[in-house]
Amino acid sequence: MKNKKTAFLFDLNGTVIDDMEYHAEAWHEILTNDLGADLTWEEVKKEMYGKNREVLNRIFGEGRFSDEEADKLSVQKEEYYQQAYKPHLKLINGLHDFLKQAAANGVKMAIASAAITDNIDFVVDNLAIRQYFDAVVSADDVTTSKPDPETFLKAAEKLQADPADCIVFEDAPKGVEAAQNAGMRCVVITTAHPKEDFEKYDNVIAYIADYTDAYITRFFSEQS
Ligand SMILES: O=P(O)(O)OC[C@H]1O[C@@H](O)[C@H](O)[C@@H](O)[C@@H]1O
Repeated sequence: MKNKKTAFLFDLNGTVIDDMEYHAEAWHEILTNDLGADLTWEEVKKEMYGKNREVLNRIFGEGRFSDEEADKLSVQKEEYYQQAYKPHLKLINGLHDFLKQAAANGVKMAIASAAITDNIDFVVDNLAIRQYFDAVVSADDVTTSKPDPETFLKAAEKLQADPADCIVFEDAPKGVEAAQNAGMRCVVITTAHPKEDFEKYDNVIAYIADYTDAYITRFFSEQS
C-alpha cells in the first residue's frame, strides 16, 4: 500500500452483513405495535440511525423513558432482530477474503458501530471473524453516536491511527457524515442506500455493491 499506516474502520450493520431490512422490521414492530407510535415504514427507516436510545428520544422526545425502560426496549428490539435475522446471518460477498488480505498486509482493523455490544457479539462470534479486529467500538462506548464523529475517532484512537490514515466502510448516509466529521475517507457499500443518497458528502472515495468489486479485489495490488 502507498500508505503503510492505513487502518480500516468497518461499520457493522449493512456493511459487514446485509441486515438493515431486519432492523427496520424490528424497529417497526416495537415502535408501532408495542409502543403505539404512528409511523409509516419509510418514517421508521429514516429515523433508525444511531444508538437505540437516540432513536427512542428522537421519536418520543427526551425523558419519555427512564434509562431502565429504554434499555429494556433496546434489548427487546435486538431480540426481535436477532431472532428474525439469525437464519440469514452471513458476511457480505467477498468480505472474508478482503479481511484476510488486509490482515496479511498488516492493516489494523476495527468495528465502529452504533449497535449495542450484544449485537456486535452476535455477528462477530457467529461468523467467527473476531480475530481480524484489533478494536471494537459499540453504542456502549460512546456518548453520542453517528453522525457525531465520536465512534470513528474512538476506533482510530484504539488503533493508534491518524484519522487521515483511516478508511471507513459504511452503508448509511449518517455514517458517511460521521466519517466526514472525523476527517476520514469513506468507501460506501450500497446495500441499503443508492449512490444519490450520498451526493452531499465529499469524503466518498468509492461505491461498491459488495466486496467482490474490482476496487476491493485490486485494492492491495493497485495501491502498492
Ligand atoms: O452503525 P451500524 O453498525 O450501521 O448500526 C446501526 C444500527 O444499529 C442497530 O442496532 C440500531 O438499532 C439501528 O437503529 C442502527 O441503525
